[in-house]
Amino acid sequence: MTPITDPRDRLIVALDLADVDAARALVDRIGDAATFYKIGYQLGYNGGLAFARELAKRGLKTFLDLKLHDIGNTVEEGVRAVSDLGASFLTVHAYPQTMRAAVRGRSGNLKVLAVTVLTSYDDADAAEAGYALPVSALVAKRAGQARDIGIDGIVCSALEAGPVRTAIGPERLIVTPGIRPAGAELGDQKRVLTPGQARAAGIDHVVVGRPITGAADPRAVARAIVAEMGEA
Ligand SMILES: O=c1ccn([C@@H]2O[C@H](COP(=O)(O)O)[C@@H](O)[C@H]2O)c(=O)[nH]1
Repeated sequence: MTPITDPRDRLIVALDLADVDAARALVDRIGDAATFYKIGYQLGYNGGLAFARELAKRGLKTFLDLKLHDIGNTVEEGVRAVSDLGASFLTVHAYPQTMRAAVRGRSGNLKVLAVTVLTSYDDADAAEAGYALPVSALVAKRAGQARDIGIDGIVCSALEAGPVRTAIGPERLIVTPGIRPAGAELGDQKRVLTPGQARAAGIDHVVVGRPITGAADPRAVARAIVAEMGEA
């Protein structure tokens, strides 16, 4: 794993916005307070993949949160197709067949992250979806499978960072959404920690969307989150 030397790289800002114009305006407003941006479904389906290339050309890091999950051939070719966009991270769901296919399709500097259990899920949501295991056990099981398959990092809640680190070792990445500055609205997130708590738990990167995108001063919120996580 490349060590993080710039503390700003720990924060990944989720660009969950309607279109590229809105995303570009937010990135410009945040300026040098953030270095890493995530593009998910909302922007990805509306010009976001080309925008990822634009951000990479500007020297910014990008995370394509596409959460791929399909038959192996489709996942493998899908990962191959996005490998040249200049992104740092791409997500797939943490199903063994899917993860093996993603590893086959991965190339260049792109790191594939496996989404274990969405941070909007608690044990009742997992049971409703048909899983017999509680969330913590499901996350640990999927993290171990991801390690064995050769995935580069794990997406989970910071609440699970300790057991996940034990499962995957020091080299692979832990990337955590479900992050809220103290007092911020949780929205639909259920497994939540603050940026400082997440950092203390041993994560590599936090993902933060609405607390920044919905702020009157997104640059100030981004700066405060980076400061709360401390030195690189
Ligand atoms: O388990 C997961 C996986 C991905 N996400 C994504 O992260 C951001 C979080 O946004 P907030 O506005 O800070 O809640 C969003 O893009 C999700 O798609 C996640 O939340 N949980």
